[in-house]
Amino acid sequence: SIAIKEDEHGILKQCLLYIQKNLQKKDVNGFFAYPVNDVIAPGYSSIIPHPMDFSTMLSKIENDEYRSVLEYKKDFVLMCNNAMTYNRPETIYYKEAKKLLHSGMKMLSKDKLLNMKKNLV
Ligand SMILES: COc1ccc(C(=O)NC2CCC2)cc1-c1cc(C(C)=O)n2cccnc12
Repeated sequence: SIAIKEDEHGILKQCLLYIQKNLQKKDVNGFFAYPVNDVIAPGYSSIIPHPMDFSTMLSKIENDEYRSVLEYKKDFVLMCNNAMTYNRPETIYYKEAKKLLHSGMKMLSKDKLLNMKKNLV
């Protein structure tokens, strides 16, 4: 069986909270702060099978539901892709999602993560 790397000091949690804080700064209008509901977005729950938003990601961080930055990154990409699936390209939501995804990929890039790791050990 593979050894599950111990993270007794919650290093991963620290990293994810730092990453989320910086990503969420980009969401100035709060469009990604809370779950989208069918009232503001008609038919949303039948079009988007796996909704995701920053508040859900924060509780997953707090509850140690992410085993790696990669798992967190997947939820971040899901959140952005949902917005680019439900909303038409000319909408503010699509445009914000595209911008957010782009800056998120930069922040979650290999060299940025290696840098963070270097500063931690
Ligand atoms: C938590 O989600 C939201 C919170 C607030 C707002 C909002 O303030 N919208 C006003 C700007 C023009 C109406 C929009 C949204 C929102 C996000 C989204 C996403 C992310 O798809 N959305 C799609 C259709 C309609 N509204 C939204």
